[in-house]
Amino acid sequence: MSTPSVITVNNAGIRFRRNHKGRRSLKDLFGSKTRRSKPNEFWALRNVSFTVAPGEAIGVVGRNGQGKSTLLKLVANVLIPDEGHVQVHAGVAPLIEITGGFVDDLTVRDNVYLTAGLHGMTREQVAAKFDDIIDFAEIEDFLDTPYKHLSSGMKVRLAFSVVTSLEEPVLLVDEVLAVGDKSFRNKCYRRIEEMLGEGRTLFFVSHNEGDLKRFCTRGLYLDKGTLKLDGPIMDVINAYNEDYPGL
Ligand SMILES: Nc1ncnc2c1ncn2[C@@H]1O[C@H](COP(=O)(O)OP(=O)(O)OP(=O)(O)O)[C@@H](O)[C@H]1O
Repeated sequence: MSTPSVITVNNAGIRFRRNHKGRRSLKDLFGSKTRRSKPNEFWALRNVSFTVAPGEAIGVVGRNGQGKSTLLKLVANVLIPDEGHVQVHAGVAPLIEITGGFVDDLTVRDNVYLTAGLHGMTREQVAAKFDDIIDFAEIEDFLDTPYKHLSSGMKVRLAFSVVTSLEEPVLLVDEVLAVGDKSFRNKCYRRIEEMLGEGRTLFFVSHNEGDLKRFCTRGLYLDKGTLKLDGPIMDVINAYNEDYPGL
C-alpha cells in the first residue's frame, strides 16, 4: 500500500498583475473574448505538480522572484490557484512572512493568544505553553509592548516561537531565519530538528546550502515559475548551482 500524501499539488498555476495601473490595449477591449488578456498579467507559477508524504523535509530553491514564497502561500491556503488544485490534508503552521500575521497594535501577549487561537488552540492550551513561547523568543520584558514596537529580530523570534509551538503537522519556513542572530538561529535549528524527529512535514525556503543539506532530503527547484526539478536535495542543489554558478 502506498503512503497517503499530506499535500497534493496538481497542475497548479497562479497569475499576478505586474502593475495595478496597467491599461488594457484596444485589442484587449475589442478583441474576441478568448484573445483578451488582462493587462500586465503574468504567471508566477504554472504547471506545478508534486505530492508530499507525511514527515518529508523539502527544501525549495530558486533565484529571487521565481515563485518560492508563492508556492508556500498556496500550501498555506493564503493564495488560491487560478489553475489546477492544491490539497492539504493536515493543519499548517506557516512562518512565511516576518509579520507572521501578527497585529501591529496588539501587545505581544495578545498576539500570542490570537495567533495560537486562530490555529485552534484553546486559551488553556495557550496559557500552558505561554511561558515557554516567551522564554524561547527571549522577550519576557516586552509582554505588554505593542508588536509594532519590537525590533525586526524580535519579531522573527516571536513569530518562530509561536508558529513552532502550534501543534500542526506541516511547518512552512520561508527564509525568515536569515534575520535572527547566530545564537538564536542555532536554537531555531535545534527546534526544527526536534519537529522533524516528531514526524512533522517541513517546507523550507532557503538560499543557504548548508541549511538545506542539514534539514532537507528532497528539493523542489523553481525556475521562471515552473518546477524545474523535484528530486533528492543534493541533485536539486547541484542542478541549481550548474544553472547559476557563483550565486
Ligand atoms: N501579491 C502579488 N502581486 C503581484 N505580484 C506578486 C505578488 N506576490 C508575488 N508576486 C510576484 O510573483 C513573482 C514570484 O514572487 P515570489 O515572492 O514567490 O518569489 P520568490 O522566489 O519567493 O523570491 P525571493 O527569493 O526574492 O523571496 C515575483 O515576480 C513577484 O514580484
